Parts: sequence; structure tokens; C-alpha cells
Amino acid sequence: MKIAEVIVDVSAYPVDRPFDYSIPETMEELIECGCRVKVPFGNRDILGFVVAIKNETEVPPDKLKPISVLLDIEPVLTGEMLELAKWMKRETISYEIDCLQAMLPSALRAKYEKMVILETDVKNLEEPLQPFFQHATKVDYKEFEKDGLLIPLKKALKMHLLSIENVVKQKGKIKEVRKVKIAADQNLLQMIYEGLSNRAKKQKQLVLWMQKHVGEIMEPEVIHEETTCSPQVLQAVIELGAAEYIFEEVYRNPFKKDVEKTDFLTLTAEQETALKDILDAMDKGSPETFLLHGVTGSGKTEVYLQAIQHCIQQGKEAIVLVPEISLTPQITNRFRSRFGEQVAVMHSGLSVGEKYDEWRKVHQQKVKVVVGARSAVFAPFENVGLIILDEEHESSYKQEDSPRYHARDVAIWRGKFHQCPVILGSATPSLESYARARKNVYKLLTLKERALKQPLPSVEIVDMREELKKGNRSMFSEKLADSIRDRLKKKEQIVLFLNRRGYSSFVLCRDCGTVMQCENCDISLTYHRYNEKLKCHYCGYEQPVPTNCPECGSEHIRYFGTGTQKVEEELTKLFPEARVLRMDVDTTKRKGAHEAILEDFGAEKADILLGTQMIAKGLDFPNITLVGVLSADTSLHLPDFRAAERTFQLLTQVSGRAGRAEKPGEVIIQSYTPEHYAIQFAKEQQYEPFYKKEMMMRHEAAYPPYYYIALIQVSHEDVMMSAEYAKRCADYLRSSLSFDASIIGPTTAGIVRLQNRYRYQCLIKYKIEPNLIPTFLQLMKIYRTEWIKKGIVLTIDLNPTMI
Ligand SMILES: Nc1ncnc2c1ncn2[C@@H]1O[C@H](COP(=O)(O)OP(=O)(O)OP(=O)(O)O)[C@@H](O)[C@H]1O
Ligand SMILES: [Zn+2]
Ligand SMILES: [Zn+2]
Repeated sequence: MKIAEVIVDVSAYPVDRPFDYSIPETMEELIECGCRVKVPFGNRDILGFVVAIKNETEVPPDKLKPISVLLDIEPVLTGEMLELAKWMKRETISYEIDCLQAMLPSALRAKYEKMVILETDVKNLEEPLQPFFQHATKVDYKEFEKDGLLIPLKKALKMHLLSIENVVKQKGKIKEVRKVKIAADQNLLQMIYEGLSNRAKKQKQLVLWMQKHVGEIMEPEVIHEETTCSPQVLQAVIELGAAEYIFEEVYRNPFKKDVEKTDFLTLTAEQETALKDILDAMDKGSPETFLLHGVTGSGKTEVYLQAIQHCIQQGKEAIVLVPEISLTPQITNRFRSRFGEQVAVMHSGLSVGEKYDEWRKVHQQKVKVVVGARSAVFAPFENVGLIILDEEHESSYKQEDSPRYHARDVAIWRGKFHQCPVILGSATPSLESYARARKNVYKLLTLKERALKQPLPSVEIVDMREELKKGNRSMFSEKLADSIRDRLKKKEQIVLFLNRRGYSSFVLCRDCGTVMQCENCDISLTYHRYNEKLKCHYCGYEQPVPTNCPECGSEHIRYFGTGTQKVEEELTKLFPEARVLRMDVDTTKRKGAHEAILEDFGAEKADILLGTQMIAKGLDFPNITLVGVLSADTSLHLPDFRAAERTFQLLTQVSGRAGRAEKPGEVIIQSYTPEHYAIQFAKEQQYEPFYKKEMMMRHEAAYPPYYYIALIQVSHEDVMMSAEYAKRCADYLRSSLSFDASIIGPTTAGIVRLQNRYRYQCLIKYKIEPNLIPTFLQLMKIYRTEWIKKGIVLTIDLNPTMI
């Protein structure tokens, strides 16, 4: 008897391991690793994934239960994915089932129906299968199941004579078009023709025409056009049996418009050098990680495109990851215009069905390139030749829910698996990656100049404290207002960037720029509206919100932040003639809105694009000559050790939108703390000096990349329970980890009460801690067996992006 090891869909079980089930004889020839099954668990049937098949088990025969239902006769997960899940589960301290689920499109988690699709001439099929496809190209899977034909079906699937499609029941229904299939029998057509009376002239003409197109399948519109016959005539002829309607599935097309084909650009010397190193690694099959550090507008994308071209020529597939927020049509179109139909796109803007279609194109090896956000790193290609992470510094590459994986780590793992290079690209690499490149863990490739040797834009910083002293209370400094006026006159375009990160969460004095900081840590205090207090979530220090600035005594001390809508109002007051497009979460809710706004801006239907983080990246419009940053500081004072790095990155990225073509660009950054190094270095637009300074700061404070950090959060509806178990957690860690690891806490979390649960946390800083993972696993086990019953929720986040 054969036994399957199954990972079951219960992520509350204390032990995360596969369970053995016997494979019923009827399934033996059908089941494979990576198939989903239904298995009895407790008193119900639950979903599971087959992760191994073996001949023996230690489970006594009377305890061994059989698999109830086999959901897939073609595996949905490859062997690689099963292996990856095992690695991920340990790396991220999560359940294997969560890792497996994370790799699949949500459509496969929903209800669906399976259809069998004919991919060949009916005659090539084994005899028992043939009758099903006499009049259809698509047949319900249940028919084969009912007739006990799964084994020949599986054989045909293996030979690619048939394929299986899962039809998502709810929204994501497969889209079909109705087509006309002309009878394949010449004699039949002749008989029909002869049977028609001479008065049915149009019908006779049509059947005559059909005799030249025996067995062809075409859209009714084409027939109407070619023969000038009316739909009624076609209908009449179909009723006579000369043709029939069939339904053909089409992939939903998430691309609204076709794109124009583009050609390869002649590379600059710098691009050429970078590309060469990448191609060498591809040819050698070397799983190297490259860090492509190129200033904004240096043509990193062109390097990706040509590397992908090489990958396709090698007969391999490429995965391109871009941050969700910059997954704009502008970016995806650059890939589509080069590789056309060979590109699948995956992002959250697609419907469940569209996402599933794109995934299926990859799964069935119908495309060669996938461009997508974080989860596209799991694209089920089997012969990967290149993986690219664009804007590698983006925090959205880290998943914030279990499994808390970082796409960069998964990409590098897959690179090793497929023996292929990984490219991390950015104008402002994360400190971690740049430090690794400096240590030769990654290979550094540099593009110092813009592609057409355009200068980087000039950057000016305006001290908003001075503006206030001059009596200017508006959001626009005189300088920025003047420059806007100037561009409006010249009919050049303007991008206004409102930094929404850290919106309203810190308190700032508008007169002297003081930000309320913690006494014990170099970090700004977080404003808590519910009790009107300022709090440090690192050490727990708190104080009431002051009414006067402790430095200068001014009363102009307040929570900081302005919404885009307010800016828009003020803009239209100041510049009534300006045409403004606003791009933020509110204006882009509707599907396709994002695309429409950018298209309008590209077509110069507006003078000013006003937006949040969404507009900081990827935009490549030649007529933008002015970029204004309204509030550089908001992201600076977040209680996050990466605040300076994030601010520098944002300012550099958004500045990089200006002056990308012939006309020179100008950037104006408004700030209340212009002396801060992140702002000063952003003005220089030089990465290296910023990197050096920031590394010093991290060293002093013992933060990454010098130390690793892990964050454990405990929550409970009762504040005392939460505090109590967080303390138990800290005690446990202190008794298990080495003295080199520092355990900070427990302290309250940044947002203490979330969805009516009180949250406490412990922060662990460590360098080399061989016992870390085993300790965490043990802690998880205690939690899953004991604490969970008390209503505690515990999460462990290794290398959290935001603390
Ligand atoms: N070799 C080249 N010859 C001519 N034009 C080029 C070349 N390489 C890139 N370009 C053009 O330069 C512009 C900037 O390139 P691209 O957008 O790829 O830069 P990037 O490094 O990805 O920029 P960012 O990081 O700012 O998004 C684009 O309009 C691109 O078409
Ligand atoms: Zn002050
Ligand atoms: Zn503190």
C-alpha cells in the first residue's frame, strides 16, 4: 500500500508536520506530490497538500485513514515549491501550510470547477476519450471522473494532448467567446448545398464559401465580413448542420490597450559593462546576486530588458519583481512592448479571475516572463534563468502577515535552486544590500550617469521655519510658488509630492522645528490620540502632549501632516489656471484609475500631478521639469530606526522624476529640519556619503546591518494578560539565548490597542545566535500548546521592516 504525507490546512495545531494517509487504490496512479487532497482530520474533511509519497508508515493500520478526495490530478505545486516551503517555514517561523498557500493564487483557495481542454486533434486521443470532444473543446472534469476515465485522462495530460483549467466559481469565471466551427466533412457541405433551393441565394453562397474553409474555427464577425452574409443567414446554415457554435475560452486581458513594439536601445558603456557581468553569470549558470546601483534615469530597466532577452534566448524564464505601488502601466508596458505576449503580469489590481489567468499562463509555460509584485516571486516557472527585484530597497517586498517572508530572500533561494543570477536594482539600495555588496557577498554594478548623460536635477531646500517667520502660513514656500508659476507659463509639467508616511503621528514645533523625542532613545515620540499622550514604543517612556514647545516656548506646536485634498484646494486657490491631477488612495480606488491618471498626465492634459508615495517611483515623462516636495519631514520622525534611510530614498526617488529628457530639472524640497543629514544628502543626490553617515548611526545604536533584529509581539484583549505573557516571553528568551543577544522589553507596541487587543513586544538584537531559531521554535510550541488556549496571540517577525 502507498502512503502519502500530507500537510493539512489547520494552522493552529501545535506540531507543524505532515500526517500520513493511505492512498486508495483508485488514486494510486493519479496522485503526485504537489497535488491537493481532502483528508479526514478530527471529524471533518479538510484540505491538504501531498508533500511526499512512500511505501511505509509508522502509523498503526487501524489508525491509518485513507485520503477522501483527490482535488488535482496535475500537481499545482512543483517539487521546488515544496522544498521552498520547508525552508521558508523555518526561516520565518511559520506554518508550512501558510507557506504553501502563499505560493498559490487566491483563486485556487476558492471554490472552483475543473474543465478539460482539448489541445490537439481529437483523433490523437485514446479512444475512450474521443467521444467527449466530438462537439466541444472543453468538457467538465466530472464527466471523466464519473466514467472512471481518470487514468487515460492523466496520460493525455502528461502528453499535453489535453489540459486542465480550473474555473473559479465566484467572480473569476473563465471568459468565453462564441465561435463558429465549420463542418469538417466536405461531402456533408456539398449535400447541404445541393439541398438548398435556388431562392436561398445567400445561404447557398455561404455554404459554397464554407467548402473552402472546411473544419475551420472562426469568429462570427469574420464570417459576416468576409461573406457579407447577415447573422440570420449564418444562423440558418448552422441549423442545417453546415457549421456549429462552439465556445472557446479566452484569457481575460488585463491590459487595456495594445502596446507598440519597442526595439533594443544601444547601451551606454556603463550599461554594457553591467550587462556583460550579468550575461556571464547566466552563461556560467552561476547563482550570483548582483546589486545594480544606478542613479535615477540611468537606464536600469534597459539592462533588465536585455538580460531578459538573453534569458529567453537560452530557453529559460525570467521573473521581474516591482513594488506594488510602482506597478504602473508605464512599467509593465515597457516589458510588454519588448516581449509582447510572452509577458504575464501579476498584481493586486487584477480581479481574482484575472490573477488566476496570469498564474495559469505561467503554470502552463505559455509565457516566458512574469512581471509582478511580491508574491510573483513564487511564479511556478520550472526553468528560471533570471530573477530581478527592481527598487530592491522597498519595504513592500516584506510580507507583513504570516509567512513573513522577504521576496529578496526567496529570490536568492530560487536563484540557487535554478543556478541562475538574481539582480537587485535601485538608485537608493537598502543599507543591508549595499553593505553586502561592499563585502562582496553581492556583486556591485554601478551606473553613475543618466542614460543620455543628462545632469541630475538641481535640488534646493527651503527652510519652512523661515517662511513662517516671514509670515507665509501657506503650504507653499515663496520659492516653490514662484517656480510653479514659471513652469505653468512655460507649459512644462510639475510633480508635487506629499509625504504621507508618518502622517499626523508626531508632534512638531512650527517655529523652531523641534520634534518631541524620547528621553532615553534617539527616536521621536508617537502621538496617541485616545489618551492625548506621547509615547516611545521602544522603551515605554510616555508624557502628555505639551501645549508649548519645550525648546522655544512657542505655541505653534502641533501634530504634523496635511492631506492631499487640502493641498489641492490650496493649489486651485493659488493657481486657478492650473490643471491638477491628484493621485492618492482616494482617487485610485476604482479599477484602472491609476492608469487613467498617468495616461492623462502623459498626454499633457494636466500641468500638475499631485500625489503621495505612489508617484515617487517609476514615472518617466519627458516634460516634467519641476518636482516639489511639500513636506520632507513627515517620514523623518517616524519611530523607526530606518526613518532617515526611508526619507533619503523617497526624496532621491521623487527628485529623480525631474529632467529625464532634454529639459533640465529642478527640485524644491520644503523642510522644517533642513539641517538633518538625510535631507542634506538628498540634496547632494549622492548615495555613498549618505550610506557612510547612516552606517555610523546604525553602528552606534546597534541596529541592522550591524545587528540582526527580531520582533516578538504578544496581544490579548486584556491588557494585564498581554503584559504578563510578554514578560514570560522575555524571561524565556533571556534564559535561552546567549548573553550576546540583547532582549529589549517587554514594552508596549507602537499602536498599543489594535482591534481591541492590547499589544506588547520584545525586541531582540543579535549578531550570531546559533540557538535563535530553535529557541523561537520552542517558544512557538509553548504558545501553540498552552498560551493559545488563554486567548494570547503571539507573532515572531525576523528582520521586521518597521519597528
Ligand atoms: N542606452 C540608452 N539609450 C538611450 N536611451 C536610454 C538608454 N537607456 C535608457 N534610456 C532611456 O532613459 C530613460 C531612463 O531609463 P530608465 O527608466 O530605465 O532608468 P531607471 O534607472 O530605471 O530609472 P529610475 O530608477 O529613475 O526609475 C528612459 O526614458 C529610457 O528609455
Ligand atoms: Zn520650538
Ligand atoms: Zn525611548
